[in-house]
Amino acid sequence: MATIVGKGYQSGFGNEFASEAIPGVLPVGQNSPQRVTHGLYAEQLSGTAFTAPRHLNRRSWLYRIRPAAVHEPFAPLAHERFHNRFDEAPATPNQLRWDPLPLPEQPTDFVDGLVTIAGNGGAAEQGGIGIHLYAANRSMQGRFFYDADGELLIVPQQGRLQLATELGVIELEPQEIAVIPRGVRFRVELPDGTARGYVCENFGALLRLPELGPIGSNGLANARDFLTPHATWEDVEGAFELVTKFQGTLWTAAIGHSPLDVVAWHGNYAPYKYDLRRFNTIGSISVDHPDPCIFTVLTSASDTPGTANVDFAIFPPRWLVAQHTFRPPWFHRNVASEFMGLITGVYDAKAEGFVPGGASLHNCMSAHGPDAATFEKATNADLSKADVIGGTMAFMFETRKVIRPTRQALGAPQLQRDYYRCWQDIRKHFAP
Ligand SMILES: O=C(O)Cc1cc(O)ccc1O
Ligand SMILES: [Fe+2]
Repeated sequence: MATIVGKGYQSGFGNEFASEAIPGVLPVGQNSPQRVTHGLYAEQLSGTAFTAPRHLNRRSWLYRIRPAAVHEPFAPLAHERFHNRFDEAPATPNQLRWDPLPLPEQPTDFVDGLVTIAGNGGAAEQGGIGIHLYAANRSMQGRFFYDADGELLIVPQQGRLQLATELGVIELEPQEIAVIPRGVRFRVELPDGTARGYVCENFGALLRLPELGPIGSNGLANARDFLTPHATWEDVEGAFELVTKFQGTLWTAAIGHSPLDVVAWHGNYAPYKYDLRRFNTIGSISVDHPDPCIFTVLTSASDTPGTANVDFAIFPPRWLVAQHTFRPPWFHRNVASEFMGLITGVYDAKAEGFVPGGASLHNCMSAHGPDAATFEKATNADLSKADVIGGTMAFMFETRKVIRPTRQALGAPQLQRDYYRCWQDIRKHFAP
């Protein structure tokens, strides 16, 4: 019996990867031989339509101890806090902000610890996102999970995660992100005993790197910095549980073995991780600052060109050198809706109140921007010196559809009911 351990990574975004934990398992010149070596089963896992254009087409071939079909029937699994019910409370135009979730007191694994805070669309319409927070204090034991509704973009804020997936092991720490493709089975272990973070469940087109346009052939998140694990397997039998999220709710099935039993695989549909500290941040060296799409790490396209289902953008450490310029984020109202989180440090538009592990939501056309203290400071700053924004990492899930907070998010004690006050001290300076 082998137990799963990380075997390192292959680099590149969306490559045709190939990985064998036992040399010679991958068939040559075909995918489905009459008999696979070592008595393994061949199985295809597709993440796009068979007929998707070649440059968007994603699928992998898995060579495994048992086919994924070997499990008992699913039955509904109650989980009141993790769902896709985005219509149970009115979508509000108010500016919203939350304090971090406390770590749990009862034993809580990653799946137990997911709390849905907001979202739009859903799996049935194949568009939109679910936004979830997690706070957990134990590894998943005898339990495996896959999400049939979307891929999972995991943004740890506190505590490392070990993501033991069918296709290999990803070790993840805060300031790194991982994407688990729709359907891939995995177990989350907590090397630090506790963990907290954010999850974007993407019901739309698969996340990919944004176009670079006039930026050129390098910059932002570079393809070579994305890491996909090597194959590694475990051959373990027992009374285990396979949990899936299917059309918005959870289901559970008995399974008599670990589904993390893939000995070799090849293809371009696989989990990956990326270290946000490797982002090549681009900004203004003259006046003003560009729209925040300049900070896009990954994007999920919609059917409207240039209008993403979701953009994942970050606000990493950077120099601010623009002259004649109000350097922090400006006041604005956007057609898109913005959910933000903070991994570490301070966000440059908010002097206080937006803390690591917290979250904010500014919906379509809801006015926001720097708070009063930030405005005063930046309008009086000495622009002959460059400012360095260090030791911080904020992020945004920006969507074309309004982000609808859940009832539990609006009723949570963490909701800052006085958030609007951060703009009430903004003074009138008008002097005609
Ligand atoms: O709201 C925010 O803080 C994010 C943001 C930053 C920025 O510099 C410009 C627009 C924008 O939405
Ligand atoms: Fe904004």
